[in-house]
Amino acid sequence: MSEQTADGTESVTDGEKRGGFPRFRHTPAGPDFGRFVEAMRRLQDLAVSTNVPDDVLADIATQAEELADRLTPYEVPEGKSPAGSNIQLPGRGSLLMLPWMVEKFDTEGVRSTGVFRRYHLGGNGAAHGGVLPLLFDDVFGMTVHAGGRPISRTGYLHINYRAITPLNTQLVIEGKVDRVEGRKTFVSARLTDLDGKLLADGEALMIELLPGQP
Ligand SMILES: CCCCCCCC(=O)SCCNC(=O)CCNC(=O)[C@H](O)C(C)(C)COP(=O)(O)OP(=O)(O)OC[C@H]1O[C@@H](n2cnc3c(N)ncnc32)[C@H](O)[C@@H]1OP(=O)(O)O
Repeated sequence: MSEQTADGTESVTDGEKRGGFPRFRHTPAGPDFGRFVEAMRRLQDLAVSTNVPDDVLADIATQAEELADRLTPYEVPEGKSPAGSNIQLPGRGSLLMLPWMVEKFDTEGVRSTGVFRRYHLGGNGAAHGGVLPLLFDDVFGMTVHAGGRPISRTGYLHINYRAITPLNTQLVIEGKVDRVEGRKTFVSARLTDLDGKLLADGEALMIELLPGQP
């Protein structure tokens, strides 16, 4: 059971297996939202890959501050932005997520494809080790959801780095539910290139939230 609240979310009572999570309404992305996010991603890539002369940078910094000032009046609470819930966009429209596209989402598992970009550089041309857990954790969250399991949080996440993960190369990750034990869903995933070369694999324990757990 749930009831509508004034801010458009639904508060959840103990009968639903969502812990203390409100049930957000989907916020559709408008026609220019995907373009906006991609432009922001380009800026992120350039912010970590340019060496701009001071006089030029002063002007660019002012422009960046002006852009932020233009966006600020439109800030909304969690669940009210199109970022994160628009599965037709790379990274579901969230700048935090890797710009990958979900290609399969069903009870058998989740498959997502995409590239690590310059923004994700670690060292010597390879993806930063810290962005792989982000990709895996997000895929595990979707895998639990696609598998029809209740809303859950990551208890642990283990990644094995099997080979250097290249930038700007189309890759694929596939996640699946391995087994369920009460509140616990054990999931695993493999990250490969398009020739099937294993780059990383991982497993996680996703724990169903109890009523009221945030
Ligand atoms: C849309 C929103 C959700 C999307 C999910 C996206 C994934 C995420 O990134 S979530 C963010 C990262 N994770 C977190 O912040 C979680 C923080 N931790 C917590 O909130 C709590 O520890 C929580 C809710 C997971 C579990 O707490 P609690 O309900 O007290 O569980 P607890 O009773 O200790 O453990 C339940 C079972 O899991 C087991 N368990 C818990 N943690 C671990 C662990 N790290 N390793 C092994 N087993 C564990 C326990 O042993 C127990 O097993 P059993 O039932 O067999 O005795």
